[in-house]
Amino acid sequence: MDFVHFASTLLASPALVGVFCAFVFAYLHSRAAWNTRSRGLPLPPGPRRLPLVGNMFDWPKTYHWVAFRDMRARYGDVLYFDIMGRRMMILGDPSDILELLDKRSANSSSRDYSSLNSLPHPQDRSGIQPQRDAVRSKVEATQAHVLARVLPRRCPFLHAGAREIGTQVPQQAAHVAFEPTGECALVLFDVDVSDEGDELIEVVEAALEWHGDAFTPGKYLVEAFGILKYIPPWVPGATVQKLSVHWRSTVARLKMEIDRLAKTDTGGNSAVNRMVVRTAGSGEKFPDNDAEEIVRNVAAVAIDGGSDTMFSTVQSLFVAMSLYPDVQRKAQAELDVVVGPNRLPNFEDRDTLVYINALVREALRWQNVLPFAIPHQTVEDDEFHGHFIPAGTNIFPNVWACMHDPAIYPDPEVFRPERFIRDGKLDFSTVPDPTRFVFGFGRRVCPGRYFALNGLFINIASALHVFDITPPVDENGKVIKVDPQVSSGLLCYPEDCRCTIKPRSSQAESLIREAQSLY
Ligand code: HEM
Repeated sequence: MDFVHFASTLLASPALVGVFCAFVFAYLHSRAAWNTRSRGLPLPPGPRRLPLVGNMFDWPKTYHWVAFRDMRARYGDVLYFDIMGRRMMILGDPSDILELLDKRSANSSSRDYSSLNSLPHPQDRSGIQPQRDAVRSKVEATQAHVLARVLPRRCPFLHAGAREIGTQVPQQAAHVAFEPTGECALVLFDVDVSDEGDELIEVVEAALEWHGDAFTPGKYLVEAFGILKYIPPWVPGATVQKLSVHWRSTVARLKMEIDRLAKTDTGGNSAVNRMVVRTAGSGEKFPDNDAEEIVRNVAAVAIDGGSDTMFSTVQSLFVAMSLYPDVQRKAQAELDVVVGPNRLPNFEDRDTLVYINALVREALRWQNVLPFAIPHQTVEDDEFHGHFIPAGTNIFPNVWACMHDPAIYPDPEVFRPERFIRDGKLDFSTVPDPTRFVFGFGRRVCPGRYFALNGLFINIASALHVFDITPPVDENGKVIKVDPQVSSGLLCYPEDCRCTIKPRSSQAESLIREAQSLY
């Protein structure tokens, strides 16, 4: 059918003319509305978009942070993708990240509330809730305050190490193996979940899996066509609906587990009270009627956000120690002088242990647990470097690219705590403190960051004080070469954290055994 024939057929039917005009009007109206909103500014640069699916085929499948870093050479520091209507902006430059996510935090602190995220009722999960009131609620503020003050009383690595090593002191531990969620519960509640089965461990793992899926754009069609979420799970091919049943029960079970844990009564002195008393640091009961709610929130936040992040970092540190023996020797030399052979390190040693503090920073920089933090979402239209940023754009700060930029951190792949030390002191005047980036930004900054820094300090200092960490060996005693590679995903873990762990001396062995009875 040629155009003249098509036009005469169309004009012959008033209904078709009406539909056609409606389409043209809707198109022109949306173009005009877009031009008014964007004030004629272009979107940031990025690969060319296809109709409907947009950049679905351009989105990297794995190790996104490396792929996006490499794309900077072609498109510049700010990249834009549209995946089936989900808008994504990737920032690779530290000052851009701080400008948009810190300074403009009022507009950039929401979370993606796509059809996928809404499936398991995320209103129960603070980490991915969209932006609420400008000021965080009382409970949330208290939660951050409590987490900032709580010092981990236990040292899970020592505890796990002592459990394994204390009994028969094996020559070699195959890898750094223990259960992060369980250890986290032990630190916070004094409840040994391994005594009660691993319900909590299982639900936390399932919840983390869902986090990974929810932030992988383009994985499920439901993101583009929200209406698909109403398809019943029994329809063949309705994968995401089946998964959503599982996610929903996971979220409900996690809540129940945390409630149970927070209410566990251990010998007349309930875990709730002990935690409140301990975190308030006063020996008095929390004077607030909301105490139980606060503790439950802190518990949920800590178990959900804290277990894997901290332990992935410590595992990376073990890998680094086996690969960089000189660094380990320097750390141990400092511990020998400051702490001495007759006791374990404590928080009073913290200011004096400069090298250990630098080592914690370097562990956080070297391998990033959350290479993109957790993506933020904008609430209102914005303009950035002459580009239009529509409301609802998901911002991915490429934290990994910043932490591995050779112009900022020379030889970024090398584990070198000295980069943060000058004249015997921690010094961030020439290289930025990684904690400014790895814990996220603006109103979404990690509420557990002080807890995490305390926990990392005491675990790393204690482990290095009593253990020698060397590369793993095979059954013939030949050294196995470990590649310091991390997994790909929202949360990253070292892929191979095998190493050989031995007590440093007979005195160290006694300290390990003492720690076992202490913790
Ligand atoms: C090495 C340790 C840790 C690292 C690297 C880390 C990093 C992060 C990052 C990058 C974010 C996202 C921030 C953003 O969106 O801008 C985050 C959020 C969060 N973190 Fe951590 N974190 C760690 C430990 C912890 C601990 C120990 C807890 C709790 C005890 C915790 C609780 C949370 C929570 C609840 C959120 C969500 C905050 C929100 O969306 O409002 N994290 N963390």
